[in-house]
Order: sequence, then structure tokens, then C-alpha cells
Amino acid sequence: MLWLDIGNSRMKWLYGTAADEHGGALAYQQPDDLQSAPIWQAIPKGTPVWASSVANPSVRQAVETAAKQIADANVHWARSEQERNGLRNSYQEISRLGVDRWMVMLAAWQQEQSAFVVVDAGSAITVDYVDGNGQHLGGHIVPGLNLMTRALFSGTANVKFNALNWGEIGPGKSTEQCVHHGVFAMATGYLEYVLAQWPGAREARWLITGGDALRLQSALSIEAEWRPNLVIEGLQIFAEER
Ligand SMILES: Nc1ncnc2c1ncn2[C@@H]1O[C@H](COP(=O)(O)OP(=O)(O)O)[C@@H](O)[C@H]1O
Ligand SMILES: CC(C)(COP(=O)(O)O)[C@@H](O)C(=O)NCCC(=O)O
Ligand SMILES: [K+]
Repeated sequence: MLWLDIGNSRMKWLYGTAADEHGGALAYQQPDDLQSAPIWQAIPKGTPVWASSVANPSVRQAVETAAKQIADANVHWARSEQERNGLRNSYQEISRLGVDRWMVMLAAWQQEQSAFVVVDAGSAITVDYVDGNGQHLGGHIVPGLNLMTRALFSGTANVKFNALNWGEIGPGKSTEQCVHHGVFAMATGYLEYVLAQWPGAREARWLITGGDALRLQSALSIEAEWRPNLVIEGLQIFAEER
């Protein structure tokens, strides 16, 4: 089985048999970039593929084409649901909830069976709160570290630079430092706000995933369990019983 987690910045994969398990990630600009992922050449022809995607339909199309042409494989797409295994979606319009958010909640709920907050720090930072009965209480969507930085780059004339270096929040003494420290303070300060203001959040278990998870985890005042493959773990639950 090949498992794919397709976000707005990167495709992450896990190919698994007990004897042979490997994972990887590829950042993409254009949908077709994903056709060059090395995983397509690495899997046996006809391998079943399960995927969660929050990218646009042309990305889905590119993935289906690569799977078919290179690996003769069909792709099964996960979707958000009203209820599964006692976990209940709070959205009125079920399918509007990002499927990656549903996947991480499924994985977290299976493990915890008690109240949890799950943070997915990718292109966007999503935070979802589930109570001890499996009821999704709702969540937040805010821009991630990269997106916040790019918003500054695109909306100002003199704030532009390359290397990205997160982790500090003190006063900066260069454009790079001022942006890095400030944006990191926004993200961590925001999460501390959720922790302090959502009733019961401090008593809940916290889990964190996504490309910026480790950086944020180390800055949080609450212990959040780092689970790098949480979307794929949810996908495996989704694929189990249909
Ligand atoms: N090679 C990379 N390309 C893009 N983002 C990266 C890369 N390595 C780490 N990141 C960080 O990961 C974040 C994106 O996380 P990820 O979980 O891959 O996003 P998404 O699921 O939205 O595709 C960015 O904010 C960035 O800081
Ligand atoms: C919020 C998201 C953009 C996060 O995507 P990501 O950062 O993982 O690329 C994605 O879950 C999404 O497109 N959600 C749909 C809107 C919603 O969940 O309400
Ligand atoms: K996310």
C-alpha cells in the first residue's frame, strides 16, 4: 500500500510492507512537479494508493496520472465524514472540513479516546478540539510560518530574504531577525492563547504534526506529542473499514 498526504506545499508519502517501509516528501510549485516524485518508480506495479489531498483538483489529476502511467496504480481518495468510530464532525457542511483535519482527528481519537487538541502546522496552522465523547468542538485555521512570511514579502517593498530560521522570539536586529522572531512569536503566542482561552484545553492531551511541528512544539508551554505521520495514520484508519 502507498499512502499519500498531499498538502498545499508538499506531498508526503509512506510506502509500507513489513519488510520494506520508506517515506519521503516533495515540495511542489506546479501540479506536474509531483510526477517526478521518486516513489512512483519505487513501488511495484499495481500497488493500491490511498491519498488525502487538500490541494486543488489539478494536483489530484497529476497524482492520478502519475500513479496510472508510472506505476499502473489506482488512487483512492479519503474524504471528510459525519462520523466514524465515535468521532463526530461539527461542520454543518461535512465535506467543507479539510480532509487532512479529519484524518488527524481520526488518528488522535483512536489513540486517545479522551479530550484532545490537535495542531497541524503546515502551509496553514489548523487547530482542532475534540471532547471526551468524540464530539469535534470546532477549530481554527490561521496562516503558517511560511505563509505569514510570504504575506509580508508580497505586501511590502523592503522586506525580502531567503534563508528561514525559526525558533527565537526576542527583539530582532536585522530585517531577517525581526520577521523570523515576530512571525514565530505570532504562531506560538496564538497557540498559547488557545491553550489559555479554550475551556478545558489545558487538561486535554495535545498532539502536533506538520512541517513546522517540531519548532512550535519546543516553544509551547504545554507538552504536545509530536506525531509526524498523523495524516497518514488517519488515512490508514479510513482505509481499514469502509
Ligand atoms: N522543503 C520544504 N518545503 C516547504 N516547506 C517546508 C519544507 N521543509 C520544511 N517546511 C516547512 O513546513 C511547512 C509546510 O509544512 P507541510 O506540513 O509540508 O505543509 P502542507 O501539508 O501544507 O503541504 C512550511 O511552513 C515550512 O516552514
Ligand atoms: C486549512 C487547510 C488549508 C490546511 O491545509 P494545509 O496547511 O495542510 O496545506 C485545509 O485543511 C483546507 O483546505 N481546509 C478546507 C477548509 C476547512 O477546513 O474548513
Ligand atoms: K495544516
